[in-house]
Amino acid sequence: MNTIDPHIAISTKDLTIGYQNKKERISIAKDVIFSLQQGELTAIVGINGIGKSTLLRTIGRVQPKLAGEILLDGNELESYDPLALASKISVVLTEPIASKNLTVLELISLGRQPYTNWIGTLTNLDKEKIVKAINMVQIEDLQHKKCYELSDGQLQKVMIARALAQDTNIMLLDEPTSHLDLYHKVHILKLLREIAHETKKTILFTTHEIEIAIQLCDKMLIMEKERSSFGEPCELIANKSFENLFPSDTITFDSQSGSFKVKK
Ligand SMILES: Nc1ncnc2c1ncn2[C@@H]1O[C@H](COP(=O)(O)OP(=O)(O)OP(=O)(O)O)[C@@H](O)[C@H]1O
Repeated sequence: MNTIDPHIAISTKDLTIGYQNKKERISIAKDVIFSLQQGELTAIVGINGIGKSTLLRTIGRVQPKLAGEILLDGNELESYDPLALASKISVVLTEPIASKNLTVLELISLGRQPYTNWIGTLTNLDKEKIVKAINMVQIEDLQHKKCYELSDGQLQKVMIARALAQDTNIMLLDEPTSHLDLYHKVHILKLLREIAHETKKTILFTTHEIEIAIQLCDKMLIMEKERSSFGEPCELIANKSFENLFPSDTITFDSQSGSFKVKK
């Protein structure tokens, strides 16, 4: 048992991630403490291929870490059995779901699997959590549709509702707003922020929506090849951490407005 701040849900130390078959490995926050606090919304940003999804998948134990330590509530992530982990962490990935023949309601009900008996009987509490998740994401009108009938954006909302129904303390989401229009991107990220703050959940997501993340997130991890930066958006702006994210001959960062400008 390690001593750790009780308000930290996940923290990493000297973490190296990547794929076993690849030579290139990614070290996260070598000299930065990357920690996910209860009640906070944290975004991982960075250019294509830098390793955002790999980090998220490693923290969700979807793939193994290569070196270093990931602590969940003070214990090594690997020390949890799969069922115990499923009641602590929910993961929403970008892969297409295999069970598109299910109705939306059936798919969201699967979120309750860690808590139901072996034949999957739903208790009143399970049903309550499912209805609440559907209401939160505002997809009441979709619940009886088959998943194959949904648009990419609608399916993305359904997958978020399934994670909400799972009702874990930690939620990990890989690009949860990639198929949504601007209004729905903001709506979903505001919802995640509200959930983190009101229910004290720890929410981590990857995104390319850097400007919205700056406005809504409590913390951000900027992944870069040489050195990652982690902290509150205003600290990262003050430290000029966004300035080297993209080649400066094409895109520059305006620290006054917290937005990117295209160089003409
Ligand atoms: N299944 C895989 N096997 C081997 N290498 C992979 C696999 N998936 C991704 N990679 C490699 O791992 C590196 C990090 O990829 P990852 O998907 O984590 O990046 P990302 O920052 O999420 O990118 P994007 O913004 O494009 O989604 C890339 O070099 C990628 O080619």
